[in-house]
Amino acid sequence: MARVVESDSVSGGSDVLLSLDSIRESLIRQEDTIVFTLIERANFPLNSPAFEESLCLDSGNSSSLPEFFVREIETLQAKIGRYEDPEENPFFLDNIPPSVYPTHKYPPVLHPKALSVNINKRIWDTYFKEMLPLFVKPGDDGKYASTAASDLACLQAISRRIHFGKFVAEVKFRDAPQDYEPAIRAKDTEALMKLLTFEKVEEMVKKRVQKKAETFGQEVKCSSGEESERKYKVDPLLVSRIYGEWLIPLTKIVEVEYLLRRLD
Ligand SMILES: C=C(O[C@@H]1C=C(C(=O)O)C=C[C@H]1O)C(=O)O
Repeated sequence: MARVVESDSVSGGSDVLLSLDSIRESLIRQEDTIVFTLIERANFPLNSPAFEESLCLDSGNSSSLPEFFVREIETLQAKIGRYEDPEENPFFLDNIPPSVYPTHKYPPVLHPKALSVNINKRIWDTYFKEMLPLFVKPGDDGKYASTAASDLACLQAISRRIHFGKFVAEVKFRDAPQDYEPAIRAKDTEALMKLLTFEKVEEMVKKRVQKKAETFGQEVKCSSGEESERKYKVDPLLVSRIYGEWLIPLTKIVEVEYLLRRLD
């Protein structure tokens, strides 16, 4: 019988069993979400006026459409407790109201300083300036509202993955405090980067996301005899490149940032 993986969360259950294997399983499950959100975003062209032009949208404040949209959605999501979850990190920290809904009590898995590790500003700039122009077609179809909803899905999935580095770092630290503590005390980021890096795992991640993009993004044909050149909704090599150039390096930056605060 097929095994159904129910959740990609590692911090929600009452009995949190944190291991590098469970964290990696979660990152593998998150790949599905990321690949699907990129495929969905590729339905629309770049639509750059939406994020390049700022308008007076919000009681005198000027912002781009995605900024306005993400701010508003984050406010709403915060009110039902999204950011009580240590796996979620807002893009607009100044904007986060407390939850009005009785929220789940997340067991404290991470060091309290984890809250101060947030690289979403960098993720935002990288997404709009570097990643997006790579995997969507140039052009403007005017569907800015749907495009902004698609950008939000990509940004949240990518941000969650990258900030998962906090959990990865916590497990690696607990597994070998004797190796990490001297480097943390010496604030030796290079040594920390070396300790936490597993090149073989990274190579596997890049190969696997390429395969997922081939599988999820292929044109599906029903009748036989239609074997022609395979077409993909997003170039699978680009998905692998997005992981190799941005998602993995930024995850490792989060890991280092978290570790530097781990003994505070
Ligand atoms: C996430 C991990 O840490 C590092 C980052 C990786 C990634 O972002 O996929 C993979 C391997 C490590 O170099 C891990 O060890 O699983």
